[in-house]
Amino acid sequence: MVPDQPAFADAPLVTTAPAAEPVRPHDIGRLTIQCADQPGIVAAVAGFLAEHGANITELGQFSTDSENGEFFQRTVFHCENVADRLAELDGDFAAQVGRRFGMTYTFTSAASPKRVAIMVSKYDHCLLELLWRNKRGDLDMDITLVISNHEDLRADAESFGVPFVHIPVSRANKAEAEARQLELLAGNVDLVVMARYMQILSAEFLSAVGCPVINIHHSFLPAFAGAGPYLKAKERGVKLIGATAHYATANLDEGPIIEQDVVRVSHRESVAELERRGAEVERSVLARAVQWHCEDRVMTYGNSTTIL
Ligand SMILES: Nc1nc2c(c(=O)[nH]1)N[C@@H](CN(C=O)c1ccc(C(=O)N[C@@H](CCC(=O)O)C(=O)O)cc1)CN2
Repeated sequence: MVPDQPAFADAPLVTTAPAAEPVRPHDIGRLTIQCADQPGIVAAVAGFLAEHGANITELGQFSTDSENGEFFQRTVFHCENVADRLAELDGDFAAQVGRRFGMTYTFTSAASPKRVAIMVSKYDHCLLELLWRNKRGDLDMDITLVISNHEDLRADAESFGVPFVHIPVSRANKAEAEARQLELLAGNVDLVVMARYMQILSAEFLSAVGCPVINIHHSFLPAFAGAGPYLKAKERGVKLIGATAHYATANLDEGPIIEQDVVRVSHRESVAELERRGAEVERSVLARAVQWHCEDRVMTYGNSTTIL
């Protein structure tokens, strides 16, 4: 007995489009550009990409001034096998566009996540935030190493499958410790993140490491730079505390700011409570700053950043 056909049997057959091909990271490229602002830049870049078979899927740009300003642009484009064509694109772009406009530019591929080393001391919250977001696929980067001046966070790093190297640091051995850190880092990573690493990096280290260094400072800079910002905040009786992610330079806590945030506090919070409330802000601020850097969104100009 064939059951009655359901009422919708004569309804028009709805055909669904074939599942879209998954976007291959090998076909997604990014181009970041910085130069003196002038007419013709956007047309020249768009024309170059079109001539090379690239389809622009995302475009951000900014000029600091309508005249004599600085121009910034970030383009995301689809281009078959761009991951294998970066050198070709780079050379052609230099000849056809880059030199003409005096550009500083970079071609990158989504198929090559940035190699990131994380430096920590004893605080775990920023490290765990980065490891957890990376594991979940929310923060695309290749965490290659954790370096610490203490043993406390070894199990945390290794539980995520990330190698952990303990390099003790003291006032007496700082130069030797930095030499050992550089042996592991220089030429092997694209970014170093200080996730509450409580040591001041020397100017020599910053010069030799060969890549940007991002630090999370546990205050709303420029307030309370240096050590012990939460105690300073309590003593000052502030009603907002915050965190600042910035590029580290030889000038302590004065490097270009990438991201900041704040949270309201009151006379009721002790220093310990300020530290607890502040940790929530630190971890999210650092994660956003690292993500924007890894997505090639952050461009520095003097001591400022433009984020596209
Ligand atoms: N070259 C830079 N290094 C660091 C920066 C920076 O902007 N440039 N930011 C600091 C900020 N910071 C924490 O966020 C921090 C500031 C000062 C100190 C400090 O005085 N450390 C002492 C040692 C303390 C100890 O042994 O426990 C020191 O280095 O002599 C620490 C952290 C991070 N580094």
